[in-house]
Parts: sequence; C-alpha cells; structure tokens
Amino acid sequence: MLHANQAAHAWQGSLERDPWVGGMSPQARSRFFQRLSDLGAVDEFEVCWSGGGTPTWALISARLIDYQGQRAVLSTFTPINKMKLMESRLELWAKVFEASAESLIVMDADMRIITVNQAFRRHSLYDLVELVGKRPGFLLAPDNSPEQLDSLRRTLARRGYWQGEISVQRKSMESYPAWLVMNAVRDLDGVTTHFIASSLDISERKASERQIEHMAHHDALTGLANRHVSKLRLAAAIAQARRSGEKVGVLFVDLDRFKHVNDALGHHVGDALLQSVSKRLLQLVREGDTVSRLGGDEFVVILNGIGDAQAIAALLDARLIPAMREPHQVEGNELYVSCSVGVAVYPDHGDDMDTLMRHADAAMYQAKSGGRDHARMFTPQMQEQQLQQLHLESDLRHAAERQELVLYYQPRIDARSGCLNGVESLIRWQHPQHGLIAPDSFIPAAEESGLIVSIGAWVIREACRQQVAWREAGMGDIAVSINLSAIQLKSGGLAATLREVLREFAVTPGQVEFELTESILMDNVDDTIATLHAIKALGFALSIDDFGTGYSSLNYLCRFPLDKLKIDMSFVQDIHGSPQNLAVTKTIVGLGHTLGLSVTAEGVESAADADVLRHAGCDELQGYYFARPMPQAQFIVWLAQSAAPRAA
Ligand SMILES: Nc1nc2c(ncn2[C@@H]2O[C@@H]3COP(=O)(O)O[C@H]4[C@@H](O)[C@H](n5cnc6c(=O)[nH]c(N)nc65)O[C@@H]4COP(=O)(O)O[C@H]3[C@H]2O)c(=O)[nH]1
Repeated sequence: MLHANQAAHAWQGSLERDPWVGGMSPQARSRFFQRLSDLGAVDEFEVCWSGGGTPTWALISARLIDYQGQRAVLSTFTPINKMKLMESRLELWAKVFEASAESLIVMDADMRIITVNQAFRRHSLYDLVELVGKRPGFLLAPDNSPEQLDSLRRTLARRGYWQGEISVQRKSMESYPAWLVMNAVRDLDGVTTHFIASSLDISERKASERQIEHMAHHDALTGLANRHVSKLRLAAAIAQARRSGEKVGVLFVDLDRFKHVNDALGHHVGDALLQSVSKRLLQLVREGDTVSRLGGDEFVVILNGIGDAQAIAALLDARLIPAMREPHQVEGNELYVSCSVGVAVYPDHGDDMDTLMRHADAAMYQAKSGGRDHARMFTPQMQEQQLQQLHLESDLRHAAERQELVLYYQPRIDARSGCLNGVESLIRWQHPQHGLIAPDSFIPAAEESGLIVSIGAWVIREACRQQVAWREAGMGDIAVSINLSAIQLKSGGLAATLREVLREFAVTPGQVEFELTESILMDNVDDTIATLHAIKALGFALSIDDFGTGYSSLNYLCRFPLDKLKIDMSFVQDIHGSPQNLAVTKTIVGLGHTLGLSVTAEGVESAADADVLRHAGCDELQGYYFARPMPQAQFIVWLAQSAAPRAA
C-alpha cells in the first residue's frame, strides 16, 4: 500500500497486509487483475469486499498509473450495499411476479402494457412481444357489456381501483371468465404512473357453481326439472297465459305398477326404466314445455300455450299413452310399462298453481282407480270423490273397533268331484253411511297408513274363529284361505300373531291357507322365504295368488314352501275365446304340477269356463259360476242347498 486517503482506511485492515488478498476471493481477484492487465483500467467491478472486516458490496474502479516512479494501481471504492439490497428485493419481486398464479399485467400511465407475467401468458396464449406497448382493450371478449366496461373505466379513474367479473379473450379467440382487480399506482404527488391488472381464471369455479345450481333445480336420476322448478315454471306459464288468453295444461303422470319392476328386477333396473320414461316424455313435448320428476315414479308435465283443452286430450290419447306402452329396452330387459295421467287445465280447472296441481293429482288418482293405463281430465266431482276418500280413510281407523268389518266367503270347488274344497275369506266394510264397501276401495289406503296390520290380524282371527264355529255347528272342518298383504308380511309380528291365534282357537292349521301375490313374494326374497318357513312350520298352508301377472323368478319359486298356485283371473276369463289365455293357463298348470303344487283357477263365470279349465288340468275352481263371495249366514244356506257336496 503506497497511499490511502482517509475514507479508504475503512476498506483496509492492517496496512502491512496485501489488501487484495484479504479483500476478494481468489477467483474475483484473478478476474480483476486480468482485466486490469488487459485494458489498463477496470471500471465498476462489482465485488463483495472483505478487506475492512465486515463484508461489504462495493464497486471498485482501478487504473494502472506511475506513482513516484513506480508502477502502481490507483483504485476507488464505492459502497453499494443498499443498491444490492434493493436489487435482491427487486429480483425477489420479479420472481414472485413471474411465479404468481394470478395473471398480472403492468401498464404505464397511458395504459400501454409494459409487461405481463407467465400466468397471463399461459391463459391468454400471447407472447410478451405481442403485448408490450399495446392497450389491453383487445384482450376483452365481445360479450362484456358496454355498461360494464364503462363502469370499469369511470371507477378506475375516480377511485383508482375496480374489481369485478370480466370475460377475457384468448389469442385463439375463445374467451374465459376472470375475476379482475385493477389498481392505479400513484407517485408521492398523487400522479398515476402505472396500472396493475391482476386476474384469476374462474372457469372452474363458474362450472361448479353451474353444477350446484343444476343440482338444486334438477332431479339427479333423470336430469329433469325437480319439484321446485316445476312449480316456478307453472307459475310463469300461468302468468304468461293470463296475458295471452291461452291455456296451460298440467299433467300428473304416474307409472302403473312400477313397484313391481323395482321389487322383481331390482332398483338399478327401476332407475334405468325411469330414465327411459323421462327421455320419452321429453320427446313428446314441445320446446318450452316442462317435464319434471316429483320423485318416485311421479312426473309432472306442463304444456304451455294451449288453444283448448281438447288439444291436450288428443295429445294424451294419440301420443303420450301409446308411447308409454311401447317397450323400454332396459339393461337387457324388454320392459312394458303403462301410465295413468291426470290433467288439470288453466283456467278451466283452477287459476292458481296449487289448485291446478291438486286437481291434476285428483284426476290421476281417478285414472288409477278407474283401471290404469289411461288419462282423465279433472272434473269437479273428482274433488268431491277425493274428499270422500279422505273421510273414508279417517273412518277406517275406527272401522275394526266399531265392528264394521265383515268377512265374506267364496267357495272353492274341487275341479273333478265338484265338492267343496274350502272357502276364500274376503273382507268387506259395512260403512254406516256408504253401505258395503269392497276391499279394493279401502285396502290400498289401509296399506298406505299401516292399518292393514291390525285389520289383517282381525281377518286372521275372524276366519279362524269362524272355522271353529262351523266345526262346533257340526259342519266339520271347512278350509279357509286368507289374503295377506305385503305390509303384514314385512311388519315382523306375523308369526307371533299366528302362534297367538293357534293358542286361542282350536283350528287345524293345515286347513288354514294364506294367499300371497307374486309381487309380495318377490319383494325382499330372503326375508320372505324365512317368514314363509316360519308360517309353514306352524302347519299352515301357503298359496300364490294372481299368478301370471307379476315377474316371478322360477328360480325363487322353487325355494318358497308353497302348496298351491292360483292362476290370475285375467287368463281365466274368456278362456274359451282366447287360445293365448288357454295356452298360458295350460303352461301354468304344467308348471304348478311339475313343482308339486295344486293349481286353482279363479274368476270362473260359466259352465263353459269350468269345462275348459277342468280339461286344462286345474285342480280347483272358484268363481261367480259356483257362488259369489257371501256372508257366513248365506254361505250356510248355500252349502245346504248347493249341488256342491262336502269333500269326503
Ligand atoms: N269378476 C269376477 N270376480 C270374481 C269372481 N270370483 C271371485 N271374484 C272376485 O275376485 C277377487 C278375488 O280375490 P283376490 O284375487 O284375492 O283379490 C282380493 C284381495 O287381493 C283383496 N282382499 C280381499 N280381502 C282381503 C283381506 O282380508 N286382506 C287383504 N290383504 N286383502 C284382501 O281384495 C281383492 C278383491 O277382493 P274382492 O273384491 O272380494 O274380489 C274377489 C272376488 O270377489 C268371478 O267369477 N268374476
């Protein structure tokens, strides 16, 4: 060291030592001196200088000079610690800027793009060079409303800030929704120097919002509008019709015997059938009409802009009902399903939504009880009938305790000998106001309300009591068959009821037979088999009723401990006029006999029917031809007078 001014002392440690050795790393030193020797001068060589103790960033400039006759190096030190700090911060911010998931655009005061980050380049598909110097207007998609853009400009100018949803156009001309935040950057004097736009692509969020919205308004299984939307659409259709003077049709569509499909083939087949029905309904209506699913197998169709009610009737009879009857290809099955439809028309049958829905429902109920597979238009009488039905259902609660229930008995005749085999007990309700009510009018309501369990228990006790009474009257053991409902079977207490009955009445269990329909048997097969075995273990007989109408699986049929098959009446009636019915009947007889079951034909109305059925191989016959169901007193008279002697 030949000379150092006062300021330079701080950069040097001990004056005896070579400052360059302690000041710089060997690599930096070799670069520095190489440059000095090559050029004779070094300007602003940036280095982390350790010669003064604490390492300090510095710019060193040096010249080779002649000093007092010797070659020397003149160097100056400029501390740049603060600059380096700022530089490293800037580098960090640059990295943050580039790595940000938000799209960022930096613009000058004239709104010309200075730079954009990687996220923006990725979303917009533009390169930086294509953007720099341009105003960002061309990045906005045409579907942004002029009002919205105007609000952006005005708010940004006034408050220096704007945020909102905007549609951004990519280079490929597609657009995407983005949440944009615009900020004006101001200097200390409040003058805007830059604008920064940060935006987030919200396509995914919008898609999930749309999905949630869709789920809230649509039925998950079929994709149809749900009850909520159906009501909104009906309200809108009524409002529109009020202005235009047109009509609105409200159709309640309910599938017939859908439960059988579900029970027999499983819920996945039932679901697929509902989807197929939905598609068919959608194909039948015009654009602007609404098809919705209320739940289960219930659909509501709203027809807009109808000229007159007859047009709806024509649509139903000519298109909807026939289209439903067409087979549905579902999971390898060819399924046939029909529907019952109730129709209410605005303004003819009501001028508000609730009334129309209620009236369409009442009409559908009538279509169901009127034999299914057709449509009914609402009439004021239906309302009355529905009201009566409601009263009937509430009266039913007290029918048993008021002793209004009675059993009728219909003889079952041995096909070969013509002797009485036994009787089927059939319930009637002797209503104080409405007279004798047939089971079809109240059993469904009893099943729905669960009352069937106590009513059914009453039937079992009464039939057993009667059997004992006949025996005590010297008429011997007359076999009785008793209908069981699915609800009774599922209720769990059936075996206990039967044990109690056996304790209370001295019946011969083998002379008491329970009739179950196919659909009951096929519902929840494993539990049913267990219950049937429990009934069988008590000694009772079991038969399968209305055979041929359901979806019996032959595989299961062998596993049920059955004694008898009763062929459904629909095959028996017109048996001598219909070769198909005869063929089905013969097949069922063959099947029954193969399985070791006796076969009964019910609904025999004429001697000719009886003849054919006898020849077809039926073991037992039952029907109006022999006797109608009758109260027990009348049955005794019939038996005394009848040509049907008691079986030996
Ligand atoms: N057209 C015609 N019909 C005939 C002929 N012979 C008998 N019938 C009728 O056919 C029905 C046969 O009973 P089901 O199939 O067990 O059908 C029964 C059964 O499913 C149900 N039911 C009756 N009593 C009870 C009961 O105590 N408990 C339960 N759970 N259901 C019952 O109500 C249904 C209807 O019973 P009912 O009205 O008594 O009607 C009876 C009977 O009166 C005929 O030659 N021609």
